[in-house]
Amino acid sequence: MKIRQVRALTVTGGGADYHDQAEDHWIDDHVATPMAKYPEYRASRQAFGINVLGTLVVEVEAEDGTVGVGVTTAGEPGAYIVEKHLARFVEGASVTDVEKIWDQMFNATLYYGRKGLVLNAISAVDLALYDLLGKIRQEPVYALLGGPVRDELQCYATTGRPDVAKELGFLGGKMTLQHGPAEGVEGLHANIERLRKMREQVGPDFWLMFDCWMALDVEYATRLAHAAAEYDLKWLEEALIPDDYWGYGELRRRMPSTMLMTTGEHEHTRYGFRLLLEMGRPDIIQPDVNWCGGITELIKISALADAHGAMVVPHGSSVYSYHFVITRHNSPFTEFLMMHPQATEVVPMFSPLLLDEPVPVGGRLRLPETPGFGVRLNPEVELRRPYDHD
Ligand SMILES: C[C@H](O)[C@H](O)[C@@H](O)[C@@H](O)C(=O)O
Ligand SMILES: [Mg+2]
Repeated sequence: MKIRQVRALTVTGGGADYHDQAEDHWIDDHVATPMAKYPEYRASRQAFGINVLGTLVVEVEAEDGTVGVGVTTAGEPGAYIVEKHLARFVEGASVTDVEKIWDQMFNATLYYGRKGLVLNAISAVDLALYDLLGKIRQEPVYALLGGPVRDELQCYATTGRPDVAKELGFLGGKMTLQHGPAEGVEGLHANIERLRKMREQVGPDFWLMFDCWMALDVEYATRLAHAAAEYDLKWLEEALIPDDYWGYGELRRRMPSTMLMTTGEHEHTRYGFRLLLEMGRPDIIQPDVNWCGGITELIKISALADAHGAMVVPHGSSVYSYHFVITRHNSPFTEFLMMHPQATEVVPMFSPLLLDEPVPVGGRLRLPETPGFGVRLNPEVELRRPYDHD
């Protein structure tokens, strides 16, 4: 069966651009970032524009009217790339041409792509193709990927309230790091004090992690990691900017050997992850399937990580991650991003964009047998199609 049409649609206010939240959300509450050296951009990531892109929804429609859906963070510029450039490789192709379409999209955009926005757009198309193939074959995506290797997923929570995450049954709670190098030794002490208090609240054994969102340098991250070891920090995440593969290698050498070094949510393709795995030597890589190149590329990234002895625990991405994680031995648990503004309740990550999005209960998540990724676009969310193509 052939693909008849590709459509690129946009929307703001949550969804795949999950940082696009209203004020007073824990996810935007004084988070350390590489922009925090500028005081005016320190208190809020929205101040420097973390939510300017919005969500991109890609629909691919087969000749029989079946529609596959993929999403990413890319908004209007992503819609332009899909409609004006990528659509030509998809329309008229067979619904099973997933690998060939990926190769054409990647190679045709090399001269301005390779990473970032272009790979986000490619990811959304690839996810829509997997969703379509699953729907046409009447199989969930995890079945297309070789089938589950376990019955359910175990989740850790990314949250402003690890104490609540513990009560809700999650494996652990990953907190934002609030202060970076620009806030000096006082900020460093404040970070450790927050961890100390949280450890006191949750007791021993419950995992606690720091997500540094690219904000640190090797010196600061080393000091933080050694100080945090006293409170049994399980992992230090994304301490450095993604391009500092050398820095990650140095940090791994300097960090306590019992603490895991994790990173990769802003890395793209098997080529980026090759550099990261060989030079940075992270214990866990965290590709985001909505950004890294979709399922087609995640399969390759995951195999590479396996050969390097690294675990793959994808970043966010809800169902698009879950269908992959459940099929891999080297992905023993998964992330759940708490999108409730106070992180006190479990709500679907991409709400309100998708319907039927499964959520963890008691920290565990079962995937239904619904074909494709098992989610539907919410008809109440108004999508815009900013561009069209002939
Ligand atoms: C909570 C973090 O600062 C980010 O907002 C989140 O996207 C991320 O880095 C994560 O690992 O979930
Ligand atoms: Mg992170």
